[in-house]
Amino acid sequence: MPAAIQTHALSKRYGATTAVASLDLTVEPGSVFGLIGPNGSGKTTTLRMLLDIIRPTAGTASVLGASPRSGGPALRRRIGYIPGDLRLGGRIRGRTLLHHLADLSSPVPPGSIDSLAERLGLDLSRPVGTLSKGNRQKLGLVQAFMHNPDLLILDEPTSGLDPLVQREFLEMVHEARAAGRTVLLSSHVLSEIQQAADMVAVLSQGRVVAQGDVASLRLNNLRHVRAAVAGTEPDTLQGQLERSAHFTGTVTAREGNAVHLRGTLAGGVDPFIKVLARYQVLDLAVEEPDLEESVLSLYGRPWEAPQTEEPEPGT
Ligand SMILES: Nc1ncnc2c1ncn2[C@@H]1O[C@H](COP(=O)(O)OP(=O)(O)OP(=O)(O)O)[C@@H](O)[C@H]1O
Repeated sequence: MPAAIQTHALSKRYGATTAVASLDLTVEPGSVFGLIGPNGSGKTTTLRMLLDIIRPTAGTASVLGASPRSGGPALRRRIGYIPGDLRLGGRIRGRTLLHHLADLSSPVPPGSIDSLAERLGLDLSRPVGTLSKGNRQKLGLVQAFMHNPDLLILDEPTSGLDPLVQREFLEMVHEARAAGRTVLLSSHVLSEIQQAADMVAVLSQGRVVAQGDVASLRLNNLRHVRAAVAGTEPDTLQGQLERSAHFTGTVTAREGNAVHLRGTLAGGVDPFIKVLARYQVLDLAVEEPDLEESVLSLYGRPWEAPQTEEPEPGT
């Protein structure tokens, strides 16, 4: 089966700024593909080129077997899109707006709009201009999913959503995948990509710095930890954690008999928990690092500022 999305050397320059540099992506049909990277790494630019909202400076893209440029409305109807900078306003009610949009998309199954709105907890009777940012985002998600498109292109889809709604969104993505649809999702939130995606490309400065399946990228191994235990000495605990749990950080004695630790685990949490379990655990917090730190720990280089080059004629 041909790829749902295929790009070859896809590039976009804005004057001296290279937003996307020679991107080769293959998104298999029926998969969830995550595009992750820090602000300014080229995620939005890539998605916009796939939708022909902007045109590449160089390279080619194929979306559902067609060129975004020549695919026209027939291609567009097979895609559900939520932009990263969703702007909705005015006095029109949510339900009316969605029905107008449904006239432009592929047929929307009866009840689809209401059932999506109910799942996300969105009140369709409110004027769009009075909705909060999170509720406008929900409206954007309903319009992206309502016609069961073959391809969903979702730019930072959970921005502004509370955790319960984020979970519902992930469920919607899983269901779309189970129904054979393809999802391309951008995010700077690592955990979201890890939960949703089969394959991931990590972008930095418009270039792919890592690509593969989520498990093999091992982006989830780093953890920040804080804990307090009783029944040991700082030096003893520090030694045990460093030897057994890939711990880097500090262990100090504080008030009473509590020993406090704060640091980073480079492996899984299991050896760490097993060391702590030898003592009375008074407090424990395990946190995921941000994307930047995870990728830095893996690839040993920091995210850098967007690259600037001499402008080329015609860019
Ligand atoms: N219209 C534009 N004119 C000039 N530069 C632009 C334009 N759009 C994007 N850029 C630049 O291209 C680079 C990539 O931006 P892009 O919005 O694609 O990144 P992103 O990964 O989506 O970031 P974010 O998460 O902040 O949305 C950035 O350096 C940005 O400043």
